[in-house]
Amino acid sequence: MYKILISDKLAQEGVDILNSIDGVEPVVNTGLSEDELCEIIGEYDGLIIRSATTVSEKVLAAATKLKAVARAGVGVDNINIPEATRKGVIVMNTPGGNTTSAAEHTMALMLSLSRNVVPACNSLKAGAWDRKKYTGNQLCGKTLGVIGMGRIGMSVVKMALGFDMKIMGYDPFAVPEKAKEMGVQVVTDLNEIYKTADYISLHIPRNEQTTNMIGAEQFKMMKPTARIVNCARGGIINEPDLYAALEAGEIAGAALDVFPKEPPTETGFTKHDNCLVTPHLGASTEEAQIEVAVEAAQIIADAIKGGPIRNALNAPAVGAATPKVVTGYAELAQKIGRLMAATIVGPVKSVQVDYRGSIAEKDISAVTTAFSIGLLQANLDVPVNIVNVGLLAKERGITIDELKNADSKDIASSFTAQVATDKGTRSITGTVYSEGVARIVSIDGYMVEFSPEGPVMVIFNDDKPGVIGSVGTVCGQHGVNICTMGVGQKTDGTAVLAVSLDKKPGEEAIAQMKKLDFVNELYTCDLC
Ligand SMILES: NC(=O)c1ccc[n+]([C@@H]2O[C@H](COP(=O)([O-])OP(=O)(O)OC[C@H]3O[C@@H](n4cnc5c(N)ncnc54)[C@H](O)[C@@H]3O)[C@@H](O)[C@H]2O)c1
Ligand SMILES: O=C(O)[C@H](O)COP(=O)(O)O
Repeated sequence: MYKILISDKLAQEGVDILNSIDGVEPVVNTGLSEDELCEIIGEYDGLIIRSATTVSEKVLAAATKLKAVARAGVGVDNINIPEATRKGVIVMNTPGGNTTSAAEHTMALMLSLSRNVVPACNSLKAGAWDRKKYTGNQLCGKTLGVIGMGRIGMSVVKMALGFDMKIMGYDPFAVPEKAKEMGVQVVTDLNEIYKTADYISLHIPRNEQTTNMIGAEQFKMMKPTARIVNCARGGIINEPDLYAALEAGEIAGAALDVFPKEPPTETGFTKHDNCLVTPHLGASTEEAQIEVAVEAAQIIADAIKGGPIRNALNAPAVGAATPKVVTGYAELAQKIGRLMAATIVGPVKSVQVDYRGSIAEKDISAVTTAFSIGLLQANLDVPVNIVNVGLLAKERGITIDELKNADSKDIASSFTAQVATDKGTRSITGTVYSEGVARIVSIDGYMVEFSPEGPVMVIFNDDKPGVIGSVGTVCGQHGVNICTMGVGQKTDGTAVLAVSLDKKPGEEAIAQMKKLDFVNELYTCDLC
């Protein structure tokens, strides 16, 4: 009997499906603390969650039988996917089931904010009849900036067009043609949206690149009449900076459905008069909940019973028949793809992969595929795997040029990926030694050798004495241990410091390092 724990509120229709499947026993047990979950998770083969359960490294360590986690919804920022991957636990989600509900809630927030629905309602219920105070604004004719043009973003675009809004859109990984055909002004510089939009709506995942993406600097660019809606994830907006911007009148209002910690503990910004809040209700409709529950039940039952694996966010690119050397390069290439995604800025314009030495004599299609999965997965909540990566890349206008040259002077074999965006070109080279050990050996021409394992940090810096010591000190202060380190210099006085770490530095540590005067760019990424 396979036991499946349902640790968040799931529509009964999903539970019924699991009850109807032979050999599967669902157990509903919600509201568990991390320790309580750790105590019981060892009994379970499968876990179904929504956003309230955090599948942390500690939970995964205790989950000795766990084969699969199904997220009944989209966002998977509450699941430690690198750790799940390390442990061979499949992570799946149910994209699409709550798209319409989240888009409708976004429109509800935008309208309520513009027409003062909540304060006007409260005032009337308190006995007042104040029509002047609650005069609002029309959406019609206003400019809406949509950041993230995936499923929900595009659904919001369609609805907002119905309100005769003008739409600007930004999404480095989206298909611009589709949006352009709908009349969206697609921009490649986010600042254009910050400076122009009357409404800004976020529809992107929270990850290392998007956390604190909108803060004091961005609010200062916005119009004093601008309103911002976050129905995506807390923490994408820097909430203390939002409070300061509302206080200073730098923007007119904000509507938040999501918070860095839920329920929110820092409640200053939630109580602000110009801030409208809802308790993460984007997907909370009967329709969406039935759809995601049914899909989550079906996919997890199939996965743990050895059936087809659908919507997996961590499926491998290689099969059992792939030669060992190609498998080694595919694993390295996927990590290089992830590191690339974490260190590039702006929309991808061109991608090239270059195979040198003995690897160039093999069939390297699985390696290029693995690189594309790494590059795309970091920015998409749809599962990216061997099945759909080609299509997803094509839809986004990304083509990969493959170069092969069996003659390699410096190294037996190597894999180099080069990605150009409108902000510049980044190249990362790695190699797999004959014993199967993988190393990244060069970033942007800086010769650095470090292990592409676990959390890594790449710092582009001015080449000065004390860099290693200062970074090491900050890491040490925050209990982060440096495992391997590579330093590369150029004659122009710049250098790169690349380190692999025992754990990812927290936001405070990263902010402290970014303030060091020699740091020009700093990126972190978990390569698991
Ligand atoms: N409030 C809610 O209840 C609720 C409900 C559903 C989803 N969500 C959130 O909404 C997000 C979007 O969901 P979706 O179904 O549209 O996902 P999606 O994967 O279809 O779309 C996300 C889009 O964001 C883009 N993107 C990624 N990084 C970006 C960046 N730095 N700048 C601009 N664009 C970027 C991607 O290219 C993609 O097109 C989810 O990640 C989830 O966190 C919230
Ligand atoms: O990412 C999602 O699907 C939404 O944020 C919904 O979260 P919920 O399932 O906790 O309502």
